[in-house]
Amino acid sequence: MLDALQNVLVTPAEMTAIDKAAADSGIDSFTLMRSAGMAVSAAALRLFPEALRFVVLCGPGNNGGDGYVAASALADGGADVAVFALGKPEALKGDAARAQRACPLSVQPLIAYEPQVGDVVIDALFGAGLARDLPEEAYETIERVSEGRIPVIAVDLPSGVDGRTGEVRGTSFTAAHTVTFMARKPGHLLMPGRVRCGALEVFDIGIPARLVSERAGDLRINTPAAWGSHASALDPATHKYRRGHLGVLSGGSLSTGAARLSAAAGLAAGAGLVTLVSPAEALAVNASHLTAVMLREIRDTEDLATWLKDKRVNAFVLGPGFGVGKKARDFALMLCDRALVLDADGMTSFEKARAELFERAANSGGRLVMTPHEGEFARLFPEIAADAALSKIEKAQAAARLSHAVIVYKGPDTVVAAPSGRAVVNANAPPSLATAGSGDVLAGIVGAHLAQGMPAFEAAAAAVWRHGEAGTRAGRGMTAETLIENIPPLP
Ligand SMILES: NC(=O)C1=CN([C@@H]2O[C@H](COP(=O)(O)OP(=O)(O)OC[C@H]3O[C@@H](n4cnc5c(N)ncnc54)[C@H](OP(=O)(O)O)[C@@H]3O)[C@@H](O)[C@H]2O)[C@H](O)CC1
Ligand SMILES: [K+]
Repeated sequence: MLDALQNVLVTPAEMTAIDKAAADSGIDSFTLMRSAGMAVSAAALRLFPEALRFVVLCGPGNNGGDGYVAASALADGGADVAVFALGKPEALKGDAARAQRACPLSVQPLIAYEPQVGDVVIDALFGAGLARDLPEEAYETIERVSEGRIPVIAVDLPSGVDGRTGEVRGTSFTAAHTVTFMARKPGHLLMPGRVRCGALEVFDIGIPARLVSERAGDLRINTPAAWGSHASALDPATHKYRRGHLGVLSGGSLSTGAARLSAAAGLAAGAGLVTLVSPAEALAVNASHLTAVMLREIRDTEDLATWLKDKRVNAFVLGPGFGVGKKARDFALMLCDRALVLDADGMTSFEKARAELFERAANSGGRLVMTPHEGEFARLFPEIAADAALSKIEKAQAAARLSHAVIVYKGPDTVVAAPSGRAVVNANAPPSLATAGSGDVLAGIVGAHLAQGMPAFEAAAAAVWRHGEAGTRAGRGMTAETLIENIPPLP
């Protein structure tokens, strides 16, 4: 894959514009289709040398065209190949029609395909052009292929996966391997599309990287390239006050653990100082569990105002175990002027008072990061959550615009979005990261980055990445505590 495009995510609509720009610049589109099909045949031979037969399923568009090229190349190489098509080959147009005409193999109707032991399916039914739920014949074929446990190589996307949203349109193949072209699409990273793709190969079919990056929007895969230039503020040699002072707000005596996890994570992630802010009744329990994290009693908004006179306390985490209600709202609105991670109960407290929070975020001049999982997102942004036409990325972007906050929309495919529309999709989180206390740890890492002066978007994206790396390092038996121990240094 091209290094320059490694982190770029291209929507199917942008890819169409890129194809057009390539054609306008004089690049022959049939040459691109030939490269695409050849890459698929090469992957098939490399990955399944023991296949008894390659079965190429071709659709009515250019994805099918790639399939005819692959079938021709496999047959040229001496493999046993069978081609089945959805729709009449005579109805194909343009490059796909040309690829079919050049293919020496006979074409049978899709419904005639009976899976056999030793088959490997090349799925070229639909790619970027999937526009609605799959037709009935495709359903039946996918069912037969799954029942027969036939391995599938998908061309561009497993048919049925929507390249823009990662949603499954009715049903889809589950591929062992997917070969896509030039750059990844959102559907390769967003769930459930991601797990339907199997291993993902990005093949350079020869469109100049410049044409791709010029037409790609503000969407990236979450790697250090997205925020690394802001990570120098986190040099561990810096004086502790210059690495910021993070305040984490604890709940009452029966729910203190979550805030302590955030505080410990904040310290481990590089905040210079961390203070756990506790109500009187939880002081004893908090004190008995803290060493490097400091403790301060704050009962009410008056106490908080007094503490806030110290301008060195520059970032806060409010939410984990805090309790839902007026106190959370009052505290959060006071902290919006600095840098605030609003998590868990902190967000839920604003379910009926969203406008006030969003207005404060718009006008405070501070940095606000909110970290909802799916349920919390639906509570804070019910209209956006209910809009079935939007992808998870588009939902996070809409929520960020509405709330004037950076949104970390959590899940196996966490999306971080800024009010400007800039967004990253995370891809390094192991499934084991969905463990109790994991979200509290993430909030603490975001808080540490904010305390160290990172802009909100970069602070959040870098935290999600470090959290994912920590999960991988901590391994399958992880707990929130081992997760904290495994937070890696910034790259
Ligand atoms: N630069 C590149 O990346 C290249 C990609 N190539 C390949 O081209 C496809 C995209 O091709 P496209 O023709 O745009 O789209 P598809 O082949 O995926 O499908 C479009 C046709 O399918 C019909 N359609 C869509 N959804 C359904 C459905 N649910 N049921 C039935 N038919 C459907 C659609 O018909 P409409 O009625 O909606 O117009 C089209 O006929 C990309 O994925 C790559 O594989 C190039 O080969 C090389 C360059
Ligand atoms: K496909």
